[in-house]
Amino acid sequence: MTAANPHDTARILVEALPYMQRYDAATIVVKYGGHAMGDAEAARWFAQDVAILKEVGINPVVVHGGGPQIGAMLDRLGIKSEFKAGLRVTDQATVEVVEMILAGSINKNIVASINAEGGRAIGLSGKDGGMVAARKVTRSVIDPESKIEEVVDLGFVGEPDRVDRTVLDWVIASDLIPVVAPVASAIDGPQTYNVNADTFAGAIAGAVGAKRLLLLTDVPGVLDKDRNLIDQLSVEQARRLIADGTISGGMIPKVETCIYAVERGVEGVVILDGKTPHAVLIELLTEGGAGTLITR
Ligand SMILES: Nc1ncnc2c1ncn2[C@@H]1O[C@H](COP(=O)(O)OP(=O)(O)O)[C@@H](O)[C@H]1O
Ligand SMILES: CC(=O)N[C@@H](CCC(=O)OP(=O)(O)O)C(=O)O
Repeated sequence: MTAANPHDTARILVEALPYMQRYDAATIVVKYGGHAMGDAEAARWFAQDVAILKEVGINPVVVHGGGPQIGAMLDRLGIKSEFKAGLRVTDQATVEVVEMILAGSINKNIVASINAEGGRAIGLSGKDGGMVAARKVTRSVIDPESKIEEVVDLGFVGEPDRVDRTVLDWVIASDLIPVVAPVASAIDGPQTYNVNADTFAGAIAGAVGAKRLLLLTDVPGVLDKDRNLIDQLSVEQARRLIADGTISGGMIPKVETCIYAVERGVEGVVILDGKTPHAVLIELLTEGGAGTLITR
């Protein structure tokens, strides 16, 4: 690595200071998508960024996904899987794999990466301390052949019904960094529910009164029909782009989450590319933030 020009270093620090003051002791929810965690170098940048945030007095809460990694394991096990309205249809065999991958290997790998960068991370899932209770989700989709709208049963797919912030508050107030897997128990029993990680992150951000919510993915943000980045979207414009099909697949729960969070008072909800170097630090502590900002 070449030594940085001292003037550049000083400029960066001077630029970062007001942002550090603005976010001092604030809670920032960072959703780390399965597509963003693809390569080792990007995973290291992410872990460094999270550890540094805590070090400078900001409280990051990491919520992670792992859709591609769940898909790879289901393939290896010969379990077929399909998505409807951006959500994985989840039977009992699938939900067991989902929990194994999300709350098991992925969660612990992220914890270990943050710890390797000098942080102190603790892995949790929505089940721990009764943090998230989920209710079953149903969705309507338009059948591509008949064009008739039908209600689909997604199985054990849930959305947060209640969030109990007790455990998160304890962890946030300590020197630990919570890393949360998006699985939850049912509101009325021990059944495990698979919750889309974006939806889960939005519910956590709303419940803990996060100052910002960052959704890290593998595209620069929301793209228009010509694949150009849209740098700012109002809630109304976002709804229109979902309705006309410009926003599809996994981007639907992401944008819906942004709308949910903005409506609950979270300032600065951004979808950005988690594979660019130090995306989190640059977004929070410099003027060089990128991605799509969703506003009221
Ligand atoms: N308008 C859009 N702009 C950007 N990405 C879109 C859009 N519509 C659909 N997508 C898809 O959404 C994907 C991101 O969602 P997803 O695969 O669930 O990511 P993650 O694993 O990071 O949560 C993109 O890779 C892209 O294929
Ligand atoms: C219901 C549902 O679709 N759950 C997701 C949970 C993981 C996730 O959301 O991961 P990403 O953020 O990487 O997409 C799934 O099974 O893939």
